[in-house]
Amino acid sequence: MVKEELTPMMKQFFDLKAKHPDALLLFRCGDFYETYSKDAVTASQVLGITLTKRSNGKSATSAAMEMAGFPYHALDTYLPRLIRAGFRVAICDQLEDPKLAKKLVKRGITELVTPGVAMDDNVLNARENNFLCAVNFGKSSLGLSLLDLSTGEFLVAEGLPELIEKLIQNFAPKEILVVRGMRARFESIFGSKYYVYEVDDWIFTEDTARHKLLKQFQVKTLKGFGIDHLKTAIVSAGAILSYLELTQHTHTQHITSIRRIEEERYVRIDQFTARNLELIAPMQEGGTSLLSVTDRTLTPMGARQLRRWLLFPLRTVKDITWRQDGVEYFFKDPAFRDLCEQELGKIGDLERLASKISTQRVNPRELQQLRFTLESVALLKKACKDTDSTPHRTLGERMDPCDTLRDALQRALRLDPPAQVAKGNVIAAGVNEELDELRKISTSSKDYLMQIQQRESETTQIPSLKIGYSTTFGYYIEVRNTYKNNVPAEWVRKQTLVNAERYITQELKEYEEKILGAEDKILALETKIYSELVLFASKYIGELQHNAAAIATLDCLHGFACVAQQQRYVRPVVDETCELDIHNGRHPVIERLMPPGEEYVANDTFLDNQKQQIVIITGPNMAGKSALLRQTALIALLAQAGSYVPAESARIGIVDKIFTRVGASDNISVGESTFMNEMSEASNIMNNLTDRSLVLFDELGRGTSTYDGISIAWAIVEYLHENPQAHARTLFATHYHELNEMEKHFCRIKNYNVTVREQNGQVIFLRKLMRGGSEHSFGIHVAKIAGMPRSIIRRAEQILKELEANNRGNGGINVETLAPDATPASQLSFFQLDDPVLKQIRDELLNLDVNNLTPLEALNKLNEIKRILKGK
Ligand SMILES: Nc1ncnc2c1ncn2[C@@H]1O[C@H](COP(=O)(O)OP(=O)(O)OP(=O)(O)O)[C@@H](O)[C@H]1O
Repeated sequence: MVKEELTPMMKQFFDLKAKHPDALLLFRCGDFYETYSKDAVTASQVLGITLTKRSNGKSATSAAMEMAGFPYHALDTYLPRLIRAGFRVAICDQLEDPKLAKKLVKRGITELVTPGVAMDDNVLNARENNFLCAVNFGKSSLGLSLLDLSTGEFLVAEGLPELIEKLIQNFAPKEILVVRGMRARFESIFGSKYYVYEVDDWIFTEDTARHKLLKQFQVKTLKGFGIDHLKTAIVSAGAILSYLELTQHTHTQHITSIRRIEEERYVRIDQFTARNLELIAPMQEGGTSLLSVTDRTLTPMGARQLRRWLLFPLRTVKDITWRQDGVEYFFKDPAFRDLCEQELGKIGDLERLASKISTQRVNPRELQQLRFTLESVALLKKACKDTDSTPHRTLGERMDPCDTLRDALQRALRLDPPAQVAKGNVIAAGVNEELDELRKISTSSKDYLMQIQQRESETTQIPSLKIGYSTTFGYYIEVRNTYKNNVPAEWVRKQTLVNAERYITQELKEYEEKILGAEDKILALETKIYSELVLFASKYIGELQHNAAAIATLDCLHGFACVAQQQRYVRPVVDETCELDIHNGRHPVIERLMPPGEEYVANDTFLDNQKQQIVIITGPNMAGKSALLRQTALIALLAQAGSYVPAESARIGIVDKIFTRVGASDNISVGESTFMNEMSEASNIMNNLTDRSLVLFDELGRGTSTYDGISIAWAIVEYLHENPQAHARTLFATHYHELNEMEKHFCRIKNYNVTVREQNGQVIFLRKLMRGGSEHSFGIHVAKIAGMPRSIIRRAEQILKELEANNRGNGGINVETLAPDATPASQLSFFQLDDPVLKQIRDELLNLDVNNLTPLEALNKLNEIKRILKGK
């Protein structure tokens, strides 16, 4: 349709839509948010709202356009659903009071909500961060920045794609910004599973970026943040700030600083390892992650921090000991522990509250919650400072109960305010004289109306006379028909009911104006006082954020203590040695999932880089090799996160990197790890090892033929042993018993096996790690208990016997002996040249010139060959 034909409102709609073509536009119309055209079709599908059609032009013949809408107050319900479904939503509001507008109401986009910049509680998950990310492709490195608008946390990093990939994986941003045209490059490196959004290239320039950052933090240089030299990363950080502006997120007071992600402070865990160890999410739906069994946090900030602690374990003994001391103190002082448990439980999401104050989205109930939170902070601060534990005293020092703010909130707010200011009754009595006065008028109105009612009833002699209120014509007097004749002449009849009439009087009209005027004034005054209160609170954003950080740490330490007590974890010794000495260690997740009556079998593990650098673990299928490997890594990881560990005792010589690789076929369901991948990842490990690394190989090489697999596995183990740069501690689980040979030739390689016992043809899994190699795999037994048909099992046993016999005889496997009717000794090979008949046939065939053979000649040849064979 030609634009001129459109109604003015539709023209307004299309103009706004043109500014945000890729966003779904919610267009405020009176009490509704409407969507039109394609947006309406989408909205009706995603939200399940009714799709209708209306004419959008001036003339009667104008084409009909789809539309679908919902009441404005249902925005909180519908907006999150659109965002979760992956849409960008532009919210268009009325910018003036429609009653006052002379012509078309002025409208404008007030917010562009995208997956990465959502602030709404219904979109956000309290226990997870919601990061917006920007990736800048520099000449020699990549720059990355991450912002959680809902908490104000702002991070940057710069490095090779490998590092950036790991960070993206760990921080799991909801939206990633790249410069226009770079999506394909991004996806070629990081895959296509992320929500990537392309922005104009001016956003990704250094000048713009620096300018934005300096302005945001009101500083002259970025040196104070330690990021001045990270040029590529700075560009990405600036891009994020520009994007906030583009999406109308202009209240960013809570973004007070920016931090470099100090990679070198943390254990390097690549993305494969994080996934394979199921740190945050289980690999299979319905599974259990390390996070879920260690999370006893009581606050949302603590929950978010715990994720970080597990994904980024520490590398320095001092930092780890600090956390361990913090956990240990809870055991020494039960009263302190009880107090923490009680007060932490009362604290809400202080971090996100601070952001809501900054963005002026905080509601009265949340502000009241802030007051109670600050009361808890005051108690916790005092309790922490009174301990003789350094970590807790430090945390206590960092807390600030913001007494003045707390008092102001206590004085200003009613004890149980509504969630919306518009509902009134937010501000307490005694805060503002005018407000108190107006309230008096409003509340005394009932008494006053009663007085009028009584007086009129007496003067008119109408006993059943009643005063009521209706939105259409305000206060009225209702008189039953029986007394109609008593009504004074000056009353004005307004409505006739079946049994009664309703009238208004001059006096009632005047009073109505006074009451309703008072109510409007009350609302305006309450809104004003409330806004001032929010503005006052916004001065404390820095303090609130510090409190949030200290509370998060206290919460995590407390949570670790709870898990330690419930699960019988012990405090590990973490030191600078290169040893790993775990006594009766357990798998933190599997032990929680044991069927009733069964106990997880604890095991010892020892690794160092002098005597026992590489442990080759053999053992039957299902014996528990993988579990042992993973439990070792998880114990080291928990220890360096500052937690206690599931063991009787443990000494962990600091680990700087954890690598795990699982044989290709284990991962085929994930669709990622082909044998090629497995090898390239293994070579990546080989190039990045240090003396402090911990390497776990689970059936490496099994994605190829047995001989290839053994050869590769052997060569890799040999390299790990012989590598002059690094003697990385290694656990190598394998079904290749041939690798047990290595112990004889390499001094730091030791064989272990996870034991089983055979009893009356049954295999009993003992799950104990013992010194020495093992011979069998018992794969057939596993097939049997998995319900494989008996006939297959019997045949497999027969084949196994044959293969083993062959293998023992000449060291090679001759599969021909497995043919069902084969009698190995009498088998003939077609090309056994000492057989004269076959020799003759072979010669006949080789002499044939197939290209010059007619079909008839070919048939004759076949006949001839048949004859030779028959003659035999
Ligand atoms: N120490 C243990 N105590 C009790 N149960 C265990 C123990 N270790 C493993 N299990 C149980 O045995 C199952 C098999 O263990 P795991 O996968 O580690 O065996 P595996 O030797 O690696 O087998 P495969 O060679 O077939 O991969 C686990 O899922 C777990 O339930």
